[in-house]
Amino acid sequence: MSLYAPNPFFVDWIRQQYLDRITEFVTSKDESNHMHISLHVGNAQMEAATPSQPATAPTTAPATNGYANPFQSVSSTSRQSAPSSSFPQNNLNAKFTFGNFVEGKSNQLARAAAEQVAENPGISYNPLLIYGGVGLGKTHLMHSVGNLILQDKPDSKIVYLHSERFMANMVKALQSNSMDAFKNYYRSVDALLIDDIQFFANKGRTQEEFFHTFNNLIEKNKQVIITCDRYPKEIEGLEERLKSRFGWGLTVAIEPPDLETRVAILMSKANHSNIELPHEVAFFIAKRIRSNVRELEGALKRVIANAQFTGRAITLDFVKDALKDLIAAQDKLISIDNIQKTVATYYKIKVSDLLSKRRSRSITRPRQMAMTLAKKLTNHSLPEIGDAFGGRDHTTVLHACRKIEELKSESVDIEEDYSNLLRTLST
Ligand SMILES: Nc1ncnc2c1ncn2[C@@H]1O[C@H](COP(=O)(O)OP(=O)(O)OP(=O)(O)O)[C@@H](O)[C@H]1O
Repeated sequence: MSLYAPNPFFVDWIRQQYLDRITEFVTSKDESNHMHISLHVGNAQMEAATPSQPATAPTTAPATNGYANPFQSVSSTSRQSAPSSSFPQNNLNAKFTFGNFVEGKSNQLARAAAEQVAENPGISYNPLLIYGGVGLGKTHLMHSVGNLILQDKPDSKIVYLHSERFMANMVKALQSNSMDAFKNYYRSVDALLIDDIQFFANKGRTQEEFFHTFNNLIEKNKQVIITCDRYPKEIEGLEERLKSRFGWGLTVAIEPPDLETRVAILMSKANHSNIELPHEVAFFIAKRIRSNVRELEGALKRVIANAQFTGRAITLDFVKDALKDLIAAQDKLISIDNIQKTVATYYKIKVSDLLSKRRSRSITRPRQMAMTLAKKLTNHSLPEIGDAFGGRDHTTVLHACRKIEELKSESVDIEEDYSNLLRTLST
């Protein structure tokens, strides 16, 4: 049996995603006969009449209510009247919702903005840009928006994709002369959710294409949501015109969660897995695993798996043992040493300057910043931190922490330095 699709994308896509299922389905109708199905570019009637004519839309193409993705990276509703109910596949992860996103100081703004966008897509903030280090919930929030829009308006065409996928699809389209289909597809959506935009850096052609898609969607009041692992203006190799357009809507940061939020996330995840997690255990894990939520989740999964495997109760001692290598790795990662090196590199000074007695502003500020970060990110006491900074007194460390706190609220530069360093050290 021959099936026809309008272009090589469809052929590839159907071969990879559906051919087995189609074969199985057709064979199940006539079990005596294993049907061989071949896929071609073209159209059945045309093929029969004049095989050499250019392909047009096939009569046998899947019914897709107009937005099947020939580029294999779609997200949209699954409400299809197509041969297969999962046509096209839905890239929105239904598990990522606002309901299971734990709110804390570090993500409050991003979450509120995302909720606003989900309630008024294309109207409130367009584009919405969420940035922050890895594993902090950007993708989760993005999917939550998509899922909520779909819940309210199931017919909406939502496309979620990673920016590398956008690029790969564009390259495929270029290779097979299908740029029109590519453009039409991405410009026909109600919301485009595009993850990790930093991957566009130095990809001129992709940026060009995205630029036009972006403009087209924004002009039509279609929602665009973008995530990025850093403040977009910091991305080298990203065109200025894109950077400036990203700022048209709202740009919000997600910071690493504070201790209380980490505990709340653990409790919530454990609760969803029907696991009773003693509070002191959640507190212990949250205190030791600080880098990001993905790591936190990983640690909890490991604890749960170990407990189920060994049949032991989740006590503090059990968890200390189950996570000992992870904790050792974390401790190594955020050592005072590491903080000093990172801060020195950031401010382009030497580590020895941080430890020295020099008191010029260009050294004092970075030193205070490094002390503050050491207090925040390690378990060391004030005297231990003072010691590590050339044998200073604990009151100096305390003063440094207060000073930076004060400066952060007065100076955007200091606030930005602090956030940048925190992000670098926490990821
Ligand atoms: N506030 C939160 N509440 C509940 N779960 C969270 C929260 N933040 C992150 N997570 C979970 O942590 C994991 C990582 O989150 P996510 O993939 O959204 O991170 P990300 O910021 O997009 O990272 P990356 O930059 O690596 O793509 C996911 O399983 C997500 O559900």
